[in-house]
Amino acid sequence: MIKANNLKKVYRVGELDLTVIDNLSISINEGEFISFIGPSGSGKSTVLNMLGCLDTPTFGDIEINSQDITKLNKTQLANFRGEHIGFIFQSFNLIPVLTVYENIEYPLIMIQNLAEEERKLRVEKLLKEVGMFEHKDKTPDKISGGQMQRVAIARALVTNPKIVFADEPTANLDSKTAHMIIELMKKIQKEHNTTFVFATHDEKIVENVDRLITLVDGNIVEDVYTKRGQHE
Ligand SMILES: Nc1ncnc2c1ncn2[C@@H]1O[C@H](COP(=O)(O)OP(=O)(O)OP(=O)(O)O)[C@@H](O)[C@H]1O
Repeated sequence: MIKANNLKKVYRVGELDLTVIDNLSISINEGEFISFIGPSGSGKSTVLNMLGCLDTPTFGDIEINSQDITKLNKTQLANFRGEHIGFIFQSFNLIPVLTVYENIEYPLIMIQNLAEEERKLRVEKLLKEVGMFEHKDKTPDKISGGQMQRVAIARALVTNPKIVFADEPTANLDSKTAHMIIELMKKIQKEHNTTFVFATHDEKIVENVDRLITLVDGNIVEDVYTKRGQHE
C-alpha cells in the first residue's frame, strides 16, 4: 500500500544543508495501525508529511496504491492526497467560521465533486460515527478539545481515504479524552480497514498500535510488530 525507497530530506538553513532524513526505506501494509516514535527532532513529522503527500522528498521515491507520487506535479499531488489520504493534526486545524457539519463537509466540496444529497449522507453518517451529530450546528469555539478532534477525524475520513496520517493527535487532549479518541480510531480501523500511521510520544498510542518504528536522527533504528499486531 505504501512503499518508500531511500528517502532523503535536506533542508537548507542559511548556508547549511541539514539532512534530517537519510536513506529511509519502509513498507506499510493495508489496514496497519502503526506509529513512528523517537526523540524530538528525530524526523517523525518530516516522514509523515512526505508519506502523506504534504511535502516532497529531496531524493527517493514513494509509491502509494501503486502510484509513484514523486512523479506527480503539485496539482496532481494535491488531487492524489484529496482522493487517497486523510490527515489528523495535533492542533485539530478546524476552520473557526464553519460549523461542525461544514468542517466535515469541506473536503467534499473542495476535492470531490459530489451531489449535495450524497454529501449530506456521508457527513451525517460520520457525525453519528464520531458521536457529534447533536453538535453539528456549533462552531469549533463552542465544543471541547476532544470534540474538536472527533470532528477532525470525521473530516479526515469523509473522502473515504484508505490511509490516515495522524501527527500527535492526542497531544492537546487530557488522558481520558485521548483514550477515547484512540478507541475511536481503532474502531474505525477495524470497521473500514483504514490504515492509520501515527507520529507520537504518547504511551497510550504506543500501547495500542500493531507496529512501532523508532527513528533516531532520521534513520529507522527499530521496526517491530507488537504482540497486538501478531495475535490479531
Ligand atoms: N522547514 C524546516 N526547515 C529546517 N529544518 C527543519 C524544518 N522542518 C523540520 N526541520 C528540522 O528537521 C528535524 C526533524 O524535525 P521533525 O519535526 O520531523 O521531528 P519530530 O521527530 O517530528 O520532532 P517532534 O517530536 O519534536 O515533533 C529537526 O531537527 C527540525 O529542526
